[in-house]
Amino acid sequence: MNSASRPVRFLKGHGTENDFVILPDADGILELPAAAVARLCDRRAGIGGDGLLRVVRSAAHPEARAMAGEAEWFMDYRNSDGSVAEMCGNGVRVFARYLQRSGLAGDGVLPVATRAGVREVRVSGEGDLSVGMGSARLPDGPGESVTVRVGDRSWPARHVGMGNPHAVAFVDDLSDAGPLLAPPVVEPAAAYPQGANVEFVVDRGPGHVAMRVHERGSGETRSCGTGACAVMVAAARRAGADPAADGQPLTWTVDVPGGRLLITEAADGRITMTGPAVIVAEGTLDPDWFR
Ligand SMILES: N[C@@H](CCC[C@H](N)C(=O)O)C(=O)O
Repeated sequence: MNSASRPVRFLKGHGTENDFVILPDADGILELPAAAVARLCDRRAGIGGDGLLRVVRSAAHPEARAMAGEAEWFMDYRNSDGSVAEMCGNGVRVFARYLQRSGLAGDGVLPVATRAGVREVRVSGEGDLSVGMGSARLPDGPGESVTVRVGDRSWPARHVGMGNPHAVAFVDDLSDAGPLLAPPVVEPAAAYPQGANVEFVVDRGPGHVAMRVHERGSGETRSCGTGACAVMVAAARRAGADPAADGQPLTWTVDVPGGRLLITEAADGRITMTGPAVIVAEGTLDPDWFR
């Protein structure tokens, strides 16, 4: 039950300009309906953000209790429209930065519970953070190839699961998809019963791509960590590289509008993402935000 009869602390942070409202709520007492999240993420009438990270002890959250033995903290991630998502790659770095800055975690490996399972974040001083992102899921058969459509243009795309759903389309130029004011249409819709994040990708050179993303529940953003991992895997396979077959890890550079992420896929399929995380502001919210 929300006990916000007093001001509620918040922070604001970003990872490659994918920005988040951070709400520390260790004991899980804040009520956080979708409408309150959307108001907080509103860039004109709220704090503004692509999403919200509620920082709650795993033991205090019904969706994370089973992970409490492995990870003390649960990243309760919400998109800016208030919807819930399984995982956020930039968010989990910012989440770890918040815990480090608050003295709730030290340098070293920090396990974080997410709806996609436990993710390990390597924290070291003020430097970039590396996250074990799990393995990509590349569905075989009819769901493997999909089509992404924006207005009267369409592209073939690859379905990649990174704990959350992605459709990765290679384009000639990043401007081809236009301003992305509405979600791209992904077909067949049955391939994505929960909706999709859509990445548009161009080659920049060997092991190097650039992308734009339209995020499910948030619109076009300046970066997406899970999206960059999905793009890396789709780009590597397209280039004929597969660490599982080659027995060699592979690192690709993925440029996003807000910066750069390095993505490594190991021979066992495990993916590591490395990038920055910054806390930019801190303040208090009137309890009315949660009513
Ligand atoms: N920006 C995130 C992904 C956030 C969730 C996504 N919009 C979804 O609904 O799956 C990232 O950095 O991975």
